[in-house]
Amino acid sequence: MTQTREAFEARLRQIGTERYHDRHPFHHRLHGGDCTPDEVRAWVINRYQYQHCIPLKDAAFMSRVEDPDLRRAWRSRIEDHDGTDTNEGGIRRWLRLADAVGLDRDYVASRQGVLPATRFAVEAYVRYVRDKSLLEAVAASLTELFAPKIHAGRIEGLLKHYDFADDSALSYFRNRLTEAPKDVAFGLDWVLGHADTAEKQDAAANALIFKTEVLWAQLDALWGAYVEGRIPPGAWQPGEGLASPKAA
Ligand SMILES: O=C(O)c1cc(C(=O)O)c2c(n1)C(=O)C(=O)c1cc(C(=O)O)[nH]c1-2
Repeated sequence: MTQTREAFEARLRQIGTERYHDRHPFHHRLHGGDCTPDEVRAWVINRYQYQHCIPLKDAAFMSRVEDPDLRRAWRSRIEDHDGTDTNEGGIRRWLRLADAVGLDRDYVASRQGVLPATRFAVEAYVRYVRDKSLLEAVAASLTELFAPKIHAGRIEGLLKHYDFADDSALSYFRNRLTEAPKDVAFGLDWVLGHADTAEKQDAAANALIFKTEVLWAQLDALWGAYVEGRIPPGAWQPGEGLASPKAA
């Protein structure tokens, strides 16, 4: 049976409560100050793969949208990450974080050493958005409903526990605090308006679940490799990719 708008929204939010990656032990370790410097570096390197692919995902989405009003609403997402003449953009802000933790930003941007599971998970998200319905593609982005809370907690936890953390290093997250809510308000309204049958509601809910799995899988990979020490062949090894002292 088709759910009311309110009940369907509650169902989507419940998925976040149960499955969002704020519950992952790696995040607890990171935000609680328990990560070693190399674990933080591994997170910065691997998460860059996500940053790299988000604009590809949004461009793939826009290439399929025939409604100019929807493209107009969506295109700021690409600018938020890639930047404009007046906005540095999220990708460069992420590289400031790379600098702060002592990594060579060219190494990070090269995406050499990214864990295989991270690569596969992030590529699966780009493909999903390319191949599934527009409704599923927009619904998959709704994990951002839950992101401001984790970004705020991360800013607080990193500032409290790590010497590298300062306003410049964490500027990526501070910017997302204002960028994400506008995107997600639009995306949520769009999904609630377009998921007007039980089948579409199920498809949208499953898209959101899929996306929580994309996020969770990346942190599982990080934990296995760098907390438990099973680094896959070819992945970043501590000591690699460091900035020269002058640049650090
Ligand atoms: O740090 C995080 O936990 C987190 C999560 C997510 C997310 O939920 O997908 C995004 C971001 N950050 C983020 O910074 C971001 O720009 C972003 C874009 C998207 C998306 O699906 O389009 N998710 C996320």
